[in-house]
Amino acid sequence: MIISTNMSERLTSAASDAWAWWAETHNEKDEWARGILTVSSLALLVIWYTWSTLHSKSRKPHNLRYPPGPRGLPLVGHLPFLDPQLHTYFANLATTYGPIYKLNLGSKLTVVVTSSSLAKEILRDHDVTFANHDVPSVARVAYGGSDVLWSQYGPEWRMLRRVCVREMLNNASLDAVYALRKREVKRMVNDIHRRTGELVNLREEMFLTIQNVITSMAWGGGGGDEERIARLGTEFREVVGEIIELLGKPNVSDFFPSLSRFDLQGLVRDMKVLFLRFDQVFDAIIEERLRSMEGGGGGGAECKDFLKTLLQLKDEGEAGKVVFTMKHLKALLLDMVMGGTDTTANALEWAMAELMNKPETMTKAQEELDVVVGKNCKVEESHLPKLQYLQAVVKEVLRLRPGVPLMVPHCPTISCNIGGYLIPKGAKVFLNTWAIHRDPSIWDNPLDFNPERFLNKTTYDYTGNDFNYLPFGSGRRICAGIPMAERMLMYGLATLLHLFDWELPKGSKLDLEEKFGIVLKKATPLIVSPTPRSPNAISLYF
Ligand code: HEM
Repeated sequence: MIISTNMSERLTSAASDAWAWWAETHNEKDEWARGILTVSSLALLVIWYTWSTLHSKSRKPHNLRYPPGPRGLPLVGHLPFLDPQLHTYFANLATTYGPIYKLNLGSKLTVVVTSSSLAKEILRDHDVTFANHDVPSVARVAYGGSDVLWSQYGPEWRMLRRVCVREMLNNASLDAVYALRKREVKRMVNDIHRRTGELVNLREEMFLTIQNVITSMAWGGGGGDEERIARLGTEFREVVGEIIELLGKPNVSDFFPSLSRFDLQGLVRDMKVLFLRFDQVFDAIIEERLRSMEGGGGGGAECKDFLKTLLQLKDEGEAGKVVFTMKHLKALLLDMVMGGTDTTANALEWAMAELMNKPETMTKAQEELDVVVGKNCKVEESHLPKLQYLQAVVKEVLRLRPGVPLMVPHCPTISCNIGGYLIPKGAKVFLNTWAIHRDPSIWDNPLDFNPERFLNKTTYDYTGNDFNYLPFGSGRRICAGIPMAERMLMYGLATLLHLFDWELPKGSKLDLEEKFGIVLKKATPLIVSPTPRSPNAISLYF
């Protein structure tokens, strides 16, 4: 305090000394100088005023106002008031502030959108402006953010997205790795069957199965020392689990970007350590494959997997275009595992929980399977398009429990007008799909789990063209893994329902509470007891 008082006194006295001569001029030369100074000062003032007005107009198109929102505290803004259940907290704030509102979270301006018409303005009318995701500090550590999820919209992202969709996540490429999905589903059936009459933690079972399905498709096609690859796979899964946990931690650097270089919580440092481990495991998996390819085994693969496809693409690129490097290869495979596992496994757990909560719905789905697949037969992916009721079940699960309830936050590259309000460049924009999917002006009895609402309707699909239903997002950054997610969800659910009946542990009550995270989870894991429905059908998996 003393220091600042002294300082201000010194500054005031220095300023008055400097300007004293202006008032005290007596000769002609000084008058002339004073005239020039006055005119230049006025000119500068006019220039400054014009510039700042124009500048603020370019930042604030049409002199728009920011959206309404709670005031918050100095410096930290609304941070201390946030509730961990962010999706419901944001939905409640919308009842006070309307379908678009702003919050200052630290120094970061955050905008929350809770209506389908505004989601459409953002994702369709201003799609290029909002084509970037808001990248958390820790995400930049992994391959410098050179992956599909976090890279900036531009040539690198376009190249990566093209490789993803053309080489891995389209129907033909997924057909080519069907044998690998079958192998993992068979493992799951055997594991569950072994535990008949016991309690099964379905969350763990689903997570492991989906992770195995994805890593199998990624590099499990065979070739090289299989035992070593399996060991590396286990280590890989452990590190990925830790990386996902770290990504979900709130980070001061993201709320106060100017402090990010200090990494106050040490999260970036932790991520660097984890990531180094991850990269070493990945290098070992790739080396093993390259060695077997050099040995003339063509990768020895009984089935072409994504690693083999991507190794063949590496270093390719047309003149003047971004070249697909080893860094991109690793980043893409990491995206598959990170983007696909938690989302799909949780959707499966929710599906089973909702069906157990409405046994008549589960019976309908099982009856359909008995007709389409046959009670004593094996579910194949070729049955999936004929399972109309099950498709409606999956759509309803993704409506009521959208996997990514606030989507991946988007970030406008220029300031723009959304719903008559200013969204400034660099703001973090959440789209609350969870709330849109429960909006009573769109959905009848929105809180009811009712697959019938999707039956015989062609309007709602996963393309993101209907802004009332956005489980996978919409526009340029729409989920790149929709065909894969759809297959894994349908195939997994069909198999679980066709082969087993499910019961809760005696005396327990089903808990459908939610727990917010980047991925929406059930607050408690689903613990259930399986009983085989048809021994003949199960024997086909041994
Ligand atoms: C039920 C399962 C899934 C759900 C609910 C889901 C949902 C989403 C959502 C909401 C986004 C963000 C869209 C946006 O920002 O506008 C997204 C992005 C993404 N998803 Fe998925 N996803 C699922 C499964 C998968 C799978 C299986 C994969 C790949 C194997 C995958 C890969 C990706 C990638 C790479 C992106 C980033 C796309 C980009 O930025 O261009 N997802 N997903």
